[in-house]
Amino acid sequence: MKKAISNIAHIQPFVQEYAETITDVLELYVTIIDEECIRIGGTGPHADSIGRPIPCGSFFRQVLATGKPGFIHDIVSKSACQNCDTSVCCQELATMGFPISKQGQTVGVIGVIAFTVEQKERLERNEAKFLTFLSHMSSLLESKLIMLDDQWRLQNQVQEVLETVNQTFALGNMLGRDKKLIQLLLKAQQVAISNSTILIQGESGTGKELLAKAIHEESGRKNQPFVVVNCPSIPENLLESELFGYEAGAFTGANKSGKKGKFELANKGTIFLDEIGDLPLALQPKLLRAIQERSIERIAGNHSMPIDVRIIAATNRDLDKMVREGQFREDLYYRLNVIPLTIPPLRVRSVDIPLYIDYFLDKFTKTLQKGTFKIDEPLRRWLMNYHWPGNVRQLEHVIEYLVNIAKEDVLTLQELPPNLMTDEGQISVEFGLEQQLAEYEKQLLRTYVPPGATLADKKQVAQRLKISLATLYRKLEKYQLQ
Ligand SMILES: Nc1ncnc2c1ncn2[C@@H]1O[C@H](COP(=O)(O)OP(=O)(O)OP(=O)(O)O)[C@@H](O)[C@H]1O
Repeated sequence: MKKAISNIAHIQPFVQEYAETITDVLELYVTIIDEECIRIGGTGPHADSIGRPIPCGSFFRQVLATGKPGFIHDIVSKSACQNCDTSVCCQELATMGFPISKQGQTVGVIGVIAFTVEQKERLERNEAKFLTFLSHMSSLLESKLIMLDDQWRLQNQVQEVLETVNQTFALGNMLGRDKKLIQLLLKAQQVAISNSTILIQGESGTGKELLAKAIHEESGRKNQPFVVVNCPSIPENLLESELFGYEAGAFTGANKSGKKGKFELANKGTIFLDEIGDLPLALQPKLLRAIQERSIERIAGNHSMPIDVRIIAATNRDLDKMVREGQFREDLYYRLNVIPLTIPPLRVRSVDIPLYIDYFLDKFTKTLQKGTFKIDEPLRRWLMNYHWPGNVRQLEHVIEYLVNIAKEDVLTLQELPPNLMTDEGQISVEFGLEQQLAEYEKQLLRTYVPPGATLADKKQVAQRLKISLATLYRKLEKYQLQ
């Protein structure tokens, strides 16, 4: 978790703005350093060395160490500069430094520098006024830092609350408890109001369409259409007319009065281009044009129509790699990837599994009008440990299956779909019988003996599996489960 202690480097863009403002007002060049003596902001000759340490022995290091403002009227003759690494080649004629403090501690320095005689004289004439001005600028930077601390503290508190109460966050119908997923949902909520194109990436079944729908519902377009285009499900030769429509008589067999494409149907709303990685290369320039020009042209049409559509694309393929391999146009990729959102797979967010189990149990007991069900401990553990290659969709289907076939009000491992118990994802049919059996045994043991199981737990498991405790230990060792 981020510590609620900010430093000047955290507000670098503001620091640079302040540096430029000071230069505009005082007509002197500026350097702003942080507590590590790194130049965070600068104008004139100092603008090029932002991010680098200031010279050893320099006057601003002394201001930082003492926390007191200072003014060198005549750099050439002043002893304050004698230890500075750049004293021999220094072009500066006079300089003034003012500390930046935060709650009593010096955390940086604002320096103004005269390079010409005119600047030097002005600095001398206005010494008191300029010091007052720098003290105001320094106070403004301090307030900015304190505000940032408060903001972080608040964020941390929200995060802590979420963690301690195991709180569920929902964006539309998309639920999550996992920190990374919640952060993603918060980001999605934040960008929902804009019209920028979004690219959602994630494995199959992670909820990409659900997220796109949730973003649409959160946006100002929520009362307008949400049109889904599943790119691979449309034959390649029909995809263009599906997306962009056609004019009357465009081709034989075409509708006599022409047909609107999905983009036109989505006008004023959102178009969701699912599995965009499957969009044929030949059609990609046309989509690119539609995105760039925000207008489309029907097949056999002779004019372009403006469209007002928010585009959300999704894919479970590695588009970046496809671009490198020449299977996807780079320019289209960048046009789509304006706001990237990547949904983590279910196997890396196990805190979400019990949430979804309960959510889908509730959903299917209601729709199937069955009574309430409990899931016994071994089954719950199995569900928690499984690697869910089909992600949330697969978990949803498993719970639907369990509720359908349940006869008792307690669901057990025995009710799991048989193909899952052999865990196709892990046990390949290519394996020989012995290896398949061994994998199956390992899975069962992993389910029955969770990490941290006590001796008493193991005795119980051994009894239940009708093996001796020694055999149980031997097998746990064999599969490195302890
Ligand atoms: N976070 C979630 N909360 C509740 N339900 C979810 C969540 N994520 C996914 N689901 C459910 O899982 C199923 C699959 O979701 P969805 O179709 O959006 O996934 P997808 O990533 O678009 O899949 P594909 O890549 O195969 O098209 C849906 O029934 C959806 O409601």
